[in-house]
Amino acid sequence: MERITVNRFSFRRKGSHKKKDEAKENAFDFSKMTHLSQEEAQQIDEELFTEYAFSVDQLMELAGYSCAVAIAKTFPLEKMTRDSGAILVCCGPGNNGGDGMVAARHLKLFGYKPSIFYPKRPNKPLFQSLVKQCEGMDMPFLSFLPSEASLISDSYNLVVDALFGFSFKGPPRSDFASVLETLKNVEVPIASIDVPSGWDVEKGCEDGLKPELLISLTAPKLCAKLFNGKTHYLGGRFIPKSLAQKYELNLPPYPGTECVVELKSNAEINGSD
Ligand SMILES: NC(=O)C1=CN([C@@H]2O[C@H](COP(=O)(O)OP(=O)(O)OC[C@H]3O[C@@H](n4cnc5c(N)ncnc54)[C@H](OP(=O)(O)O)[C@@H]3O)[C@@H](O)[C@H]2O)[C@H](O)CC1
Ligand SMILES: [K+]
Repeated sequence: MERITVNRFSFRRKGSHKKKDEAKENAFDFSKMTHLSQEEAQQIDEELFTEYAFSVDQLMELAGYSCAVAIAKTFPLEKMTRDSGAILVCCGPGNNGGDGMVAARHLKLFGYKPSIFYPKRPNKPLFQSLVKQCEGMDMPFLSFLPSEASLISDSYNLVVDALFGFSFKGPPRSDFASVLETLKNVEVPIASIDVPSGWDVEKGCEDGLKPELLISLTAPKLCAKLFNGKTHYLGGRFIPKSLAQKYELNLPPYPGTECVVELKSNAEINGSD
């Protein structure tokens, strides 16, 4: 490794870190990547709060931020054609919905124009604050989701699906069944946070949503093996090494200081591309 010495300090020459990260990524065997069961995902989540004393809003901020970054990398603002970057963020009643509002806030700061659909709001300070932050940043909240998918496709460039994550147990109950049916018919791309909503966390859902982008948080869940969209990112760079070792998480390294790492598509992993 090339080193430069300035006074008594020694530095790696610029670029050598990048090359090392790229080499590590290239060496990663995606066919052996970890996919978590629903129970494992919930256990890791629980341990982060109990054993490592993280708070929900800390992790949600990192998770939501990484989703915003993955979305901006996949769907650049300058390529959006409808209403200078209008996007619709659909948020569910749990923490997946919270990630959605955090992502909306960061996307707004990146220059996008998010509108939020948040039909079932828990009566908890964390979620009330997230709503207030989004309202304070001039993001409109829809009072209902148009049942005609074409109205959504005409108005927005992208739908962010933050309805359900790793705690979803199907089938979807009545209040969200119609929302999911509408989203299945939209013609603009869908970006799903952690799990495509309505999918069984382990077994997926053959006739469910078909997102173009999936952002898996912490580690892909088992259903991600059935994801056939174009782009798959891993985000939520907050897992301590000891926890990763305990759960034997085998995941590609994040490049440098990035908060997301792109994963190979299943077609590439299975050699059918
Ligand atoms: N460690 C991490 O990776 C972190 C991930 N985060 C994000 O959190 C979600 C998981 O959040 P959680 O609150 O546990 O659960 P969900 O958001 O997936 O959903 C729970 C709510 O969904 C309701 N639900 C469940 N099944 C159904 C159904 N069939 N029909 C309708 N509604 C359903 C459930 O209602 P209950 O009445 O059953 O309680 C809940 O209201 C994870 O995926 C990440 O996105 C964290 O932000 C940070 C750490
Ligand atoms: K989701």
